[in-house]
Amino acid sequence: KNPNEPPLVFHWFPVLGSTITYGMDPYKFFFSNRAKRQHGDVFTFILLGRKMTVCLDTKGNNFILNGKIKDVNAEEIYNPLSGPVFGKDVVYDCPNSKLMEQKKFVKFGLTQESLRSYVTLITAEVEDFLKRHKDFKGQKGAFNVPKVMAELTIYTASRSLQGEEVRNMFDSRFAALYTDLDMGFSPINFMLPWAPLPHNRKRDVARETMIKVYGDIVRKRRSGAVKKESPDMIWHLMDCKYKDGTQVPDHEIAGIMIALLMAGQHSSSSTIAWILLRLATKPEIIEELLAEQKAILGEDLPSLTYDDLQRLPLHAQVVKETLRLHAPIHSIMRKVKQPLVIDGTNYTVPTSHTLMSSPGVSAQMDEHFPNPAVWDPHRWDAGANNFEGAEDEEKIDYGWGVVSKGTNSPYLPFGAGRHRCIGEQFAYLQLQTILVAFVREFKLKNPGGSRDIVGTDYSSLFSKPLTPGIVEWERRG
Ligand code: HEM
Ligand SMILES: N#Cc1ccc(COc2ccc(/C=C/c3ccc(C(F)(F)[C@](O)(Cn4cnnn4)c4ccc(F)cc4F)nc3)cc2)cc1
Repeated sequence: KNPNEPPLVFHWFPVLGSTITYGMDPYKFFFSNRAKRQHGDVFTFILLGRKMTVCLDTKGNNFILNGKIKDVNAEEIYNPLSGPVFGKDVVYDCPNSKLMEQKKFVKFGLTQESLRSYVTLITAEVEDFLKRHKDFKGQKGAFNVPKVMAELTIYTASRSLQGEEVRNMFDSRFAALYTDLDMGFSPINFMLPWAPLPHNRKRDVARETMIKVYGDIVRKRRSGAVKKESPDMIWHLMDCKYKDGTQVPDHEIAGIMIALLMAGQHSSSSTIAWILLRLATKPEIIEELLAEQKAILGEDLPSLTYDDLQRLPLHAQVVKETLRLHAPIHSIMRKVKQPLVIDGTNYTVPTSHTLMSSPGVSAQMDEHFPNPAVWDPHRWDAGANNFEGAEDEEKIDYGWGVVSKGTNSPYLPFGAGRHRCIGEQFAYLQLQTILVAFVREFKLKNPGGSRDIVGTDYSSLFSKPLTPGIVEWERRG
């Protein structure tokens, strides 16, 4: 063992290594290993034959997420998984400089005007969904939160970001295509992407079909046959040009839209499900949210606007606290491009290792958050002695807008650095709009008034609540 390499987590079998213990519960694995004296915040473990070097807590987050492009690389790790799902020449199937331009297009497509329209469109979708859905007939009942939220999220995201044509297709063929494509988005494909398994055939057929569908939408709109009803991302991408002056080709518009669909769907449906499941354990907070709406928007609860969302602090804190305990992405990975000395240690990580960051660990450390396991949106109350993110944080622009480097932040559910999320604003808008509508319509509680929360399913790429997660609802008078 090279003395300069981080300590290796003990394991019985080569290749399999720590895969099962990590895969079953990554956080439990990280916390138990960092507690070992000989480990600390930097250690290596075997994941399906790969050496994963983990760097935890704020220094670890900063070291990996703000790593220099010459030292760490995302696309080499992610593309075998995301390429066959998103399609050619987009996101990780292109040089990082091109991804930075694609992120700029999307970020700049989320204008105030489009975000305003999204609040109205999403509210309409939620109200229509609650009128039509079989689980919400009558005065009271129960529903399986993860399953129902997955349906609701896809309708609200497609109607706003994707646009009317895509939304209408989800009532028919698109749902099956999405399911087939989604099967390609699984950890098996991370480790063995080339496997000619039947689910990969269905993924490829679904991807090619969806790329054609998006191509038809773009061509029809270009021909002038379709009027611009609402400012969706497809219209915006049709007008974008790369730095070298070239337009975004149709297949790249399709690939970016598929990437946004997958990103948004998995992250938002998991998060809104956790929000409702957590609220059902503390129904008193639902009543506080209703009181906040009445106090700030008016007793008669007028239709929600984008400006209203900025004035509902407790709603934002419910989302923020849920993401602290339930970040959809529990592990972020980077390829090591040249031997790297880890900040604050005398360890050198060789290029045969993959770096792994888990910002969720620092978000659950009692050094940063008192009683970390308690879901308490009030811990973020203005002035409460908690981490608010130092205002004077270093800022940086990778070509798609100024972001804080998040250098010392223990709370990074959206990542940091050049690969940081650009969907945060849309995600908050979608989550808060759905939350506002549910709070107005229903009282929620766990069966039998239990204060327990379901476990987490870490088996797919995004951590999400185990299903079923049943919650009882009662329509407000
Ligand atoms: C609660 C919601 C969300 C969470 C917690 C989340 C989290 C993240 C994280 C942790 C990263 C960094 C990944 C890495 O460093 O490897 C990321 C990147 C990204 N996310 Fe999100 N995301 C969310 C919603 C969205 C939505 C709605 C979209 C699109 C509309 C989106 C699009 C992206 C994109 C384009 C990147 C950049 C990837 C890169 O530069 O490599 N995300 N997100
Ligand atoms: N036995 C066993 C056994 C072993 C191991 C395991 C589990 O092991 C692991 C290890 C690592 C990971 C990493 C998660 C990961 C990373 C990248 C992405 C992404 F790229 F896809 C994304 O960031 C997603 N995203 C961004 N914002 N919202 N979504 C994205 C970016 C841009 C884009 F445009 C669209 C996107 F959607 N997605 C997910 C997950 C599970 C289970 C079982």
